[in-house]
Amino acid sequence: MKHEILLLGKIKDSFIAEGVEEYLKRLQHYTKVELRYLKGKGKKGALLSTEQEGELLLANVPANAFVVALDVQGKNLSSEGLAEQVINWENTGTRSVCYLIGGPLGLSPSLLARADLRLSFSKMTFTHDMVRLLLVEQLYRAYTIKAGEKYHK
Ligand SMILES: C[S@@+](CC[C@H](N)C(=O)[O-])C[C@H]1O[C@@H](n2cnc3c(N)ncnc32)[C@H](O)[C@@H]1O
Repeated sequence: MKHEILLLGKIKDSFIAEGVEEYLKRLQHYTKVELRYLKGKGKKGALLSTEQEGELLLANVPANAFVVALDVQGKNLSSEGLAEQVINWENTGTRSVCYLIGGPLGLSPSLLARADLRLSFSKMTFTHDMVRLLLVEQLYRAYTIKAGEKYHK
């Protein structure tokens, strides 16, 4: 199974980029996770509208992927719950899971409608970059829970 995270632009803060790299390295032991960078700006660096961002993200979702939209208003899962979801994906032969994180204005309604799961990390709003880091850390945690390892306490 492959996890693919679609990203709007590069990570701005080096401390977040380092954290993301660290968890990607650790995840290699368990699964494939790919970050795919999309150009999150229009002509002359103009910000894309929520709808334009949504279309760009949707156009890059692999066919038949299970789509997870990161959404403040989505479902709260425990880390054990995410580990169960990973097991369920594996048991049901899911080949690709695609994660979508919104830009400054959030995710478009059409994109939220396509999502198979709307996942919330809490009721607080995080930056796009912070959500990337939280996502790779929680995926790593899920795989260590699944493997019965000590990282998760
Ligand atoms: C800066 S936030 C956008 C804030 C925007 N006002 C909104 O309503 O979504 C950028 C993106 O990070 C993700 N995000 C932020 N906080 C989140 C949370 N608590 N749980 C899940 N995703 C979150 C969402 O994908 C969001 O579109």
